[in-house]
Amino acid sequence: MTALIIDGKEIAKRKKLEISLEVEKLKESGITPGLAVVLVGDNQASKTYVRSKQMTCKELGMHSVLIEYTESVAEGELLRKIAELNEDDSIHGILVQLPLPKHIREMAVIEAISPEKDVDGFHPVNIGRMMIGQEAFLSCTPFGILVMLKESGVALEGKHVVVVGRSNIVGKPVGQLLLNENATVTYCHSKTKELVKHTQSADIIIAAVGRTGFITKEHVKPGAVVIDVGINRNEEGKLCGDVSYEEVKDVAGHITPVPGGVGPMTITMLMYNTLKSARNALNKLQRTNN
Ligand SMILES: NC(=O)C1=CN([C@@H]2O[C@H](COP(=O)(O)OP(=O)(O)OC[C@H]3O[C@@H](n4cnc5c(N)ncnc54)[C@H](OP(=O)(O)O)[C@@H]3O)[C@@H](O)[C@H]2O)C=CC1
Ligand SMILES: Nc1nc(=O)c2c([nH]1)NC[C@@H]1CN(c3ccc(C(=O)N[C@@H](CCC(=O)O)C(=O)O)cc3)C=[N+]21
Repeated sequence: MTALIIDGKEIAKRKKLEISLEVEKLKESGITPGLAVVLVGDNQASKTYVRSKQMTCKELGMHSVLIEYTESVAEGELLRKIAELNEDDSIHGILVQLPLPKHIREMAVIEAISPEKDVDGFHPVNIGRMMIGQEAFLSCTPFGILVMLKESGVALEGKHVVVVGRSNIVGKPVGQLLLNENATVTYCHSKTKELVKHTQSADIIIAAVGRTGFITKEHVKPGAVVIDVGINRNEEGKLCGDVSYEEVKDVAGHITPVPGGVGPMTITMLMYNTLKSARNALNKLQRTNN
């Protein structure tokens, strides 16, 4: 048996079409969704992601601006720029590409972004709102994973989800989001004992470890759904996931590839969040005009 491939690129394409139609409608009401991307330093991977985000904005009819700084930029300067973008009515989403240089406090930067423009869903206010089931911007990667699972007809209620990884931007929020969908969630991390025992009991494995080929067929119960979040480069510079795809695909029921899996969904949900923020801005405008 070989697993069904969850084609993130294809699902992303469908979602992007839906978003572009909504963007058109919003433009008729006089608002063009705008995304500001802040890039610090010249990390090659970050540059590639940022370019891809901008291209997608263009493709969907959105407005985008790129603000670039050298590696040595002072934290204060970054914070001032964010304050300015918070006040800019043409900007509905602000994204500061991570990671940032060590002399800049990542949390201070994230907290400086207005929660209303936090389309990454990284601000403590949005994280907190998501945790208690309130309306919030959902972090793009977890949100993308949720949409992929739903679009593939994978039931979540009562299912055992094992998340490997507990970062604030992937592991923790994806577990919380799936808990909100009534899954039973286990988090594993570098201090977890007998990891294989946990993953073998999973109906759904979310691999967000950051190590090439970390999840092997021994980790996977036959028929389980395997979501590969990893974006790693091997020695030859090839893009690799956290899952040993070739062997796991013969055991799993569903699997996501890398590239073409979670990555394209992440960017798509960023566009969705920016559209949503622009819609919120229009509603606010209409309320004050009435
Ligand atoms: N597709 C996409 O859109 C995105 C992909 N990514 C990719 O996803 C991967 C994970 O990213 P991110 O969450 O930011 O990474 P982090 O490095 O922040 O977190 C990695 C997590 O894996 C855990 N871990 C490390 N080693 C082991 C081990 N041996 N056993 C069990 N757990 C372990 C760590 O545990 P501990 O907490 O104990 O240290 C940590 O919680 C990366 O490859 C990244 O590039 C990231 C964002 C978006
Ligand atoms: N503030 C912030 N927000 C982020 O969302 C954010 C970030 N910082 N820092 C880095 C990570 C990583 N990330 C990816 C997004 C898309 C792909 C993606 O589209 N990948 C393609 C391949 C791209 C390629 O070929 O290089 C794929 O998997 O098919 C990958 C990774 C967002 N991140």
